Formats: sequence, C-alpha cells, structure tokens
Amino acid sequence: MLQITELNKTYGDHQALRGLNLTVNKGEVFCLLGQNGAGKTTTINIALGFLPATSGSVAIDGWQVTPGGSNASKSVAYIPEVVMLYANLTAIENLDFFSQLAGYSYSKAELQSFLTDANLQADAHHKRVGTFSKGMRQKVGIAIAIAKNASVILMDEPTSGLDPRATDEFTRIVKNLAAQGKSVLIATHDIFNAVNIGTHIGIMKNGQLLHVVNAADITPDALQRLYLETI
Ligand SMILES: Nc1ncnc2c1ncn2[C@@H]1O[C@H](COP(=O)(O)OP(=O)(O)OP(=O)(O)O)[C@@H](O)[C@H]1O
Repeated sequence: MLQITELNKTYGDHQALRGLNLTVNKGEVFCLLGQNGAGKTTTINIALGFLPATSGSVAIDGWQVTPGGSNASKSVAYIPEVVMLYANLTAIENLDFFSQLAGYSYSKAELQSFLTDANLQADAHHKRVGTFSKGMRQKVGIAIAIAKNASVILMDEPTSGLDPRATDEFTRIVKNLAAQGKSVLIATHDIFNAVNIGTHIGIMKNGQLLHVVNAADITPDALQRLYLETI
C-alpha cells in the first residue's frame, strides 16, 4: 500500500507539490493525470526516496520513505518510461543482475518464471536486450519488480510509444499485478488507457490532486471533459 500524506515540495521559490494526499491500496491501479509540470514526476521521485520532501510523508506498507534508501525502498519498484538495462546481457542475465542487487539469488528456473509472469515470450529470455522494443524492456522491468517482491510499483508514461497491441498486452499485465495484490501508480497522459487500466484516476494541477474518480464510473469522453475543465 502506498500512502502519501500532506506532501509538499519546494524547489527554490517554486512550490511543486502543495499538500498532496493520495492512497493506493493493495490491488488498486491509480492513474495520475496532469499537464507537464503538474508534479507527477516529483511525486514519484519522492516516493522512491530519490528526492527529499519539503514536508509531509510517503509510506510504503506502513514504512516511511526516507531519501537514500530505507525499509520502504525494498518494497517499491520503478518502471521508467524507458527501462534501462544492460544491452549486452540477455533478459535473464539482466534479471539475475538486478535481483542480486536487490539482495535476491534465484535459480534459473525461478528467473524464467518471473519473465514468463511478465509475459516475455520464452524465446526472448536468452536474447540480448539491446535489440528489445520498449514493450519488451518494460516486461523485463516488470519481471525485476516481481523478483524484488515489490508491493508498490510506480510507472512513468508506460504506454507512450507503445502500439495498440503492446498497450493492450501491457494493460493485461498490470491488471494481473493488481490481482496479485500489488499497488500500482501510473503517471500518464493517456486518458483512454487510464480508464482501461486504472481502478482510480486522479487529476493533478499545480501540485494538488483536484479530482479522484473511480475508473468504473467514467467514460474516456467524460474523463477528457473533466480533465480539460480542470487543467
Ligand atoms: N530540479 C528541479 N528544480 C527546479 N524546479 C523543478 C525541478 N524539477 C521539477 N521542477 C518544477 O516542478 C514542477 C513539477 O515538475 P514535475 O517534473 O514533477 O512535473 P510532471 O507533472 O512530472 O511533468 P511531466 O509530465 O512533464 O513529466 C514543474 O514546474 C517543474 O518545472
């Protein structure tokens, strides 16, 4: 579970986050919409412990996030827009490397099962990732999150640049993660996919969450109208 409470962040004299409150329970997928500069990346970076908050708190499964690593960071995984992997290593070698970095040592069979859980086709497990598409890199990133046993997964613009088939596959993978009890937070500009993939959708403006809606209660058209009225 991810719990953000009264989070403020100031860069110099610019206030990027203003008393942000946001909760993602187990099994929920929270899509965070907002214009460029609304504060989505700042929120993710504080939740990861990459940036200190000015005030307020972020907790992962009840553990407070503190900059530079904590018990909380062990339970959180990040899938950036482009997942950075070692181009000359295979998918399974990358997964093994990053799992070991997180303190886990898995057998080859276990590593393969994580890649399969992330929907990476078997014939790609032993291919170097240098040739992988964005979607395939994402699957390795998701396998790393599964191997790390992360209970909270944060994603930045995961569907930008994915073709419709890859987006549909990604949607199914994320729904599966949620069904396994993960909490997923996705910063996105993709309104249509937010309705498809999310259980909850938040609209952020100037560092505040102005609306939170249940994805089941809104159509993409209605969400687009609400978004345009809000930002
Ligand atoms: N290191 C920094 N120093 C100064 N200002 C910053 C810094 N990082 C972000 N900001 C400012 O804080 C605000 C929030 O930025 P942030 O990157 O969190 O927004 P965002 O919603 O993620 O935007 P995008 O959709 O473009 O990624 C913006 O006004 C941005 O210019």
